[in-house]
Amino acid sequence: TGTTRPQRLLRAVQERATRGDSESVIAAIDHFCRHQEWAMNVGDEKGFILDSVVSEVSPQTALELGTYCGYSTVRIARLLPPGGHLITLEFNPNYAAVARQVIAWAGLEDMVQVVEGASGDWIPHLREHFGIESFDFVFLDHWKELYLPDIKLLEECGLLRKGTVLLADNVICPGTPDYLEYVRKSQSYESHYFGSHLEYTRAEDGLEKSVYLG
Ligand SMILES: CNc1ncnc2c1ncn2[C@@H]1O[C@H](/C=C/CNC(=O)c2cc(-c3ccc(F)cc3)cc(O)c2O)[C@@H](O)[C@H]1O
Ligand SMILES: [Mg+2]
Repeated sequence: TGTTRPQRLLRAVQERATRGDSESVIAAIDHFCRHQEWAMNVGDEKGFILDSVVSEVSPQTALELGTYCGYSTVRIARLLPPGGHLITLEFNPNYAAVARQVIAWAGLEDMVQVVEGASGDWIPHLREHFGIESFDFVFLDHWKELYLPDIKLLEECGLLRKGTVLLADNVICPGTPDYLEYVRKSQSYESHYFGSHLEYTRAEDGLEKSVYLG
């Protein structure tokens, strides 16, 4: 049995990136995905949009659904303000193990908590377990059919506040039609679509930014 793609991606980081330099970790992953093996990271083009939204929100509390190898985790965590903290939920233990090492290589382990388990199981316990009142920012990038049920759960658990910013990856490809319809029609959200491309390809994709109005 050989290595998995996430393990090969981690090796590329350890061979090409400088420990403690988050920019070099991001560049190493983008290089690996462009020139060695495509992987479902948000990528550099959509990553630039993610960066701008995170910088605008400057969140003290951030949540990511679907860590995978930790690429977007690093992009978000490197832009958090002093005291800022990111919780990222990942239910595949092998992916979580790789992500922890990628995040550590970037020197961001103090700002990030990788929580192993299913989003639906963990969301109801985030307040009591991590002392979170509400989230300033949520990045959605896990199974596409779970975007809608999970934001409804976040609403029900009172983890969204007036002004919480949700940013969803892949709203075109692979697509999240039920989520998109909900946030665009609901009186509780102000939504905006950022057109871009599927990571490392020319296919259309984009991010949907939705502000919770309470
Ligand atoms: C059950 N709830 C959950 N709780 C926590 N983590 C969960 C999770 N579900 C899934 N996950 C994890 O999120 C990640 C899943 C992401 C799913 N993403 C995609 O399918 C995806 C797929 C594409 C894609 C696009 C075009 C194409 F041809 C092939 C793939 C592009 C993307 O940017 C994607 O994000 C994994 O790490 C998985 O273990
Ligand atoms: Mg994605």
